[in-house]
Amino acid sequence: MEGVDHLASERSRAQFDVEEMKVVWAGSRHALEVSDRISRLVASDPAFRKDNRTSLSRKELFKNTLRKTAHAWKRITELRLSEEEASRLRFYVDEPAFTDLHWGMFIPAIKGQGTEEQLQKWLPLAYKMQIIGCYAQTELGHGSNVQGLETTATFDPQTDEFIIHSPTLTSSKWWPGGLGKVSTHAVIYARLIIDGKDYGVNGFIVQLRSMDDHLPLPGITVGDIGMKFGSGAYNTMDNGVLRFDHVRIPRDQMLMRVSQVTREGKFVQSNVPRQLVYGTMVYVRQTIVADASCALSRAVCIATRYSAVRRQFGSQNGGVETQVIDYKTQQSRLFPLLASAYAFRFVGEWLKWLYTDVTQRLQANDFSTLPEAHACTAGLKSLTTSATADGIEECRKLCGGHGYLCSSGLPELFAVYVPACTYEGDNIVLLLQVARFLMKTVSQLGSGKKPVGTTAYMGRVDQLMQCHCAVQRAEDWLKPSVILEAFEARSARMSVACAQNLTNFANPEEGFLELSADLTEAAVAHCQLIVVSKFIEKLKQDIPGKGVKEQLEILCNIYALFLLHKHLGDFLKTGCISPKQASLANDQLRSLYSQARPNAIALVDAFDYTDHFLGSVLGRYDGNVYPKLYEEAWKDPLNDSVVPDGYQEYIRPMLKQQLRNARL
Ligand SMILES: CC/C=C\C/C=C\C/C=C\C/C=C\CCCCC(=O)SCCNC(=O)CCNC(=O)[C@H](O)C(C)(C)COP(=O)(O)OP(=O)(O)OC[C@H]1O[C@@H](n2cnc3c(N)ncnc32)[C@H](O)[C@@H]1OP(=O)(O)O
Ligand SMILES: Cc1cc2nc3c(=O)[nH]c(=O)nc-3n(C[C@H](O)[C@H](O)[C@H](O)COP(=O)(O)OP(=O)(O)OC[C@H]3O[C@@H](n4cnc5c(N)ncnc54)[C@H](O)[C@@H]3O)c2cc1C
Repeated sequence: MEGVDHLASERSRAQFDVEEMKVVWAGSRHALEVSDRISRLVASDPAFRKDNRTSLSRKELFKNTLRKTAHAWKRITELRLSEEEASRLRFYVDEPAFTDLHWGMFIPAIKGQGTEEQLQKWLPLAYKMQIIGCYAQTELGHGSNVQGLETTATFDPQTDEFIIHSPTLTSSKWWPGGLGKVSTHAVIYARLIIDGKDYGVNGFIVQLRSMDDHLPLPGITVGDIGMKFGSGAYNTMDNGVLRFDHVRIPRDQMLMRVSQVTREGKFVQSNVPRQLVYGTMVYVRQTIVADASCALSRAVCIATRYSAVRRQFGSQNGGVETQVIDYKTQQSRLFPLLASAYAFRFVGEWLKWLYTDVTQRLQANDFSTLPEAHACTAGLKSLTTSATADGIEECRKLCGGHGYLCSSGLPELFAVYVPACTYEGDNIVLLLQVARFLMKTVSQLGSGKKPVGTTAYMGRVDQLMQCHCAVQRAEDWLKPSVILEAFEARSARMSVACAQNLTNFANPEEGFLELSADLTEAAVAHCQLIVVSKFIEKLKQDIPGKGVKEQLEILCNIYALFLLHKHLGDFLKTGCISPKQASLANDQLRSLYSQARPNAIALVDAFDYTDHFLGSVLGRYDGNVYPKLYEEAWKDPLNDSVVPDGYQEYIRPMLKQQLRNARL
C-alpha cells in the first residue's frame, strides 16, 4: 500500500527523541542541517538516479559516472556550495569516481607535502578543477612495501629537471583511482636519484595528459587496469596503469616540504620527520574510519527495517507470525552491528580531532604525537574496515534470500566496500605497524618514559597485570570502570606476553616475523580498547534529548560486551575475567538486546538516510517491501520480452531433440 507507513507502530515504540539522536549522529545541529538538505537535493534530482547501475556495461557505467560528476560539479558551482556542502553532495551521489581521489588524495598530498609556493601554484587550479589529479604510489610489484617502489626520479643538473622513468615492468604504477582515463595530473611517488645516489621515495607532481585533447604526453603510457569485483560497484572508477619513459619535469615539481633538491643538485632534509612523506596516508586513513560508520550504518539500517517487516513462523490459530527481529539469534547478530556503527562514528569523530591536533603541532614543529597518530589511524582503519566489511555481509544474511538480490542494495554495498580492507594499507600490514608501536611502548616502560595518549594505560601495567575483575552480578558489567579495566588488562597482558616472547629470539626482527600472528591479535585488543574507551568518553559529555543518552549507554554496553563475548578466549587466557564472570556478561548482553529491541527502528532512523541514498527495496523508510520487490523484478531487462532472446537458437532445438528421442 503506497503512502502507508508499515513501520509506524515500530516507530511509536521508541523511548527517545529521534530528532536529537540525529544531531548526535551528525555531530552537530549545523552538520545535520547541511546533510539533511544536501541529501534531499541529490535524491530529488533525476540526474543522480542510480537504480540501473548493476545492469550497465562497463563503458556505459563509466560514461554515466562522468555525466554524474559533471552534473554534480555544475550544481556545486551554480549553487555556490561551500566545501562542506560540496563534499556532502559527492557523498550522497554515492558513486565511486575520480573525484574521490582528486579531492581525497591529490589535493591533500599537495597540501601536506608542498611548499608555500607550490600550494599557491597548484591548489587554485585543483580547487577549480582546471586540472584533475590522482595519487599514484602503488606499483605492479609493490604496494605495502613503499620503500620497495622502483619508479625513479633522476635529477639532471644540466636542465634543472627530474627524469621520471619506469625501469621495469613491476615499476608500472598500478591501481591509482582516477588514473586510467581521467586525470590530467598525478602526484607520483618515485625514488629520488642524485648523482647516482638513492635518497628514497619522494612525491612529484607530473602532468600526464594534454590539456587540449586529453592524449597522454610523450613518454607516458596510461590506461585502465580492467574490471573489478562485482557488477556495477567499484567499476565506476578508472583504476589505472602508468609507465614513464624518461619523462622530464621541472625541478620545482618535486613536493619539497619534507626534503629539497637545490639548483646545484644538493639534497637538503628539512627539520620535519621523513615520515611526513607518508602523511597523506595518515589523513586518508582517518577519513576511512569515519566512512566505515557510514557504510555499516547503511547496511544495518536496511537489515533492521527489513527484520521488522519480515515474519517467519510462530503463528498460532492463523494469527500473525513472529517478526524475525524478535528472534534472539537475529538480535544477537544485528544489534552488535548497530552498536558498532555508533561506536565507529564516535571513534571517527575523535580520530578527526587527533588528526587536527597533530597537524597543528606539526606546523609548530612539535612532532611528538606523530607516532601515535600513525598507530591510531593505521589500527583503527584496519579494525573498522574489517568489521564493516564482515558486518555488511552479515546484514545480507540477516535479510535471508532477498538480501542476495541487487535490489536489496547489499551486494553492491559489499562489493564497493570490501576493498577498503586492502586500499590505504592492507589491514594486516597496518596491524603490524600498531604492534611495533606497542612493543616499543612496552620496551620503554622501565626507562622512566611515561606512556601518554592511547597508551597511557600501559603506565599502570603493574596493576593491570594483577588486577581481578570485580563483577559478581550481571548488572556489574554495566559499570564503565569495570568494562574499561577488563579491556585495559586484556590489552596490556597480550602486549606484555608478546614482548616477553620476543626476548626468546636472538634477532628481534626474526622474532617479530615468527610471532606476527600473536602480535596482530595484541594490536586488535589495543584498538578495540580505544573504540570502547572513546564511546565511554562520549557518554561523559552533556547529551540533550529525552532518552538519548540512555540509548547510547545501552549501545555502548552492547558493543563492549559483544566484543568480550567474541574474544572470550583472550579474556580467559590472560586471566582478566573468570568463566563465571564471562557467563554473567552473556546474561547482561541478552538483557541489553531486549532493551534495544523497541528502539531499533528509531535508532536506524536517526542516521537520516533518504531512500535514494539507501538504494534498497528492503530498507525502505515506509517498510512497503513486498509490492516494491515484485515491481522491481519486472524491471529487469530479462523481462523485457516474455520469450527470451536465444529461445530459437538454444532452447527450442533442445526441446525438439528430447521430443524426437522420446518418439524413437
Ligand atoms: C569509495 C571510498 C569511499 C570513501 C573513503 C573515504 C574517504 C577517502 C577518500 C578517498 C579514498 C578513495 C578511495 C581509496 C583510495 C585508496 C588509495 C591508496 O590505496 S593509496 C596507497 C596506500 N598505500 C599504503 O597504504 C601502503 C601501506 N604501507 C605503508 O604505509 C608503509 O610503507 C608501512 C608498511 C606503514 C611502513 O613500512 P616500513 O616497515 O618499510 O617502515 P618504514 O621504514 O617505512 O617506517 C619507519 C618508521 O616510520 C613510521 N611510519 C610508517 N608509516 C608512517 C606514517 N604514515 N606516518 C608516520 N609514521 C609512519 C613507522 O612506524 C616507523 O617508525 P619507527 O618504528 O621507526 O619509529
Ligand atoms: C580498489 C583499490 C583502490 C586503490 N587505489 C589506489 C590509489 O588510488 N593509489 C595507489 O597508489 N594505490 C591504490 N591502491 C593500491 C593499494 O593501496 C594496495 O593494493 C594496498 O596498499 C595493498 O598493497 P599490495 O597490493 O601490495 O598488497 P600485498 O602487500 O602484496 O598483500 C598481499 C598479502 O600479503 C600480506 N603481506 C604483505 N606484507 C606483509 C608483511 N610484512 N607481513 C605479513 N603479511 C604481509 C598481506 O596481508 C596480504 O595478505 C588501491 C587498491 C585497491 C584494491
